[in-house]
Amino acid sequence: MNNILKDISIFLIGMMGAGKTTVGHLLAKELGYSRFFDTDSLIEQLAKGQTINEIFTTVGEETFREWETQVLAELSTYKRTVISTGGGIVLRQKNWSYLRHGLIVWLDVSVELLIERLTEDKTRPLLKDADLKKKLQTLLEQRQSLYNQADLRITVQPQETPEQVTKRILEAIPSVLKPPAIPPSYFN
Ligand SMILES: Nc1ncnc2c1ncn2[C@@H]1O[C@H](COP(=O)(O)OP(=O)(O)O)[C@@H](O)[C@H]1O
Ligand SMILES: O=C(O)C1=C[C@@H](OP(=O)(O)O)[C@@H](O)[C@H](O)C1
Ligand SMILES: [Mg+2]
Repeated sequence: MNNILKDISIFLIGMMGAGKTTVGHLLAKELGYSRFFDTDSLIEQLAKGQTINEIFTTVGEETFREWETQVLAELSTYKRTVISTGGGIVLRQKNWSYLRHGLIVWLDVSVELLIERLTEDKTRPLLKDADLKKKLQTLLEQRQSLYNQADLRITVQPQETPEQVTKRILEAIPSVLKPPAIPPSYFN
């Protein structure tokens, strides 16, 4: 796998609760990549240890999105790295120019499954005080066509473990890597 990937980095995108952070760790390990980063964790560090909830409260979503772009810009220069992004990273056109530095994998998870995973979760500010189903449906409607611009779409099944999802990503990667250019010597 490493031969095929060369030193390409992988960016995981998808809705909140899709499993990007969980699977990203495993994927980096399986690929033998020593580096794994989660954009949200880096933003929390940048904000001197504030949680994402606190950041949304103190500086607001717009500043969070600005920091998200800054963090992504830096990460896009890294090779052989798995990067789990926040679900809203796809919203800014500028972010796509950074994501395109690597292979973009969309973890596609149904709203029903997202609800199961996020019902008890209090770490996502955009879901606070909201009708969970309605909010997730609205966000997915707004974002689906953006997620769809990924290089690879992995549709996660309800019973699939993070390990199984990781294995499916690894199996699917070769099909989306561009074939090597034909060497000039071929035409001589
Ligand atoms: N394949 C899976 N099967 C069951 N639970 C999962 C799976 N992937 C993630 N989870 C759980 O779902 C929740 C959200 O996962 P997380 O990795 O934080 O998603 P994201 O980073 O995409 O928001 C966590 O509680 C995590 O343990
Ligand atoms: O979808 C979003 O807009 C967000 C997703 C979150 O990350 P996860 O996708 O890892 O939950 C986090 O960046 C923030 O709460 C906003
Ligand atoms: Mg995450």
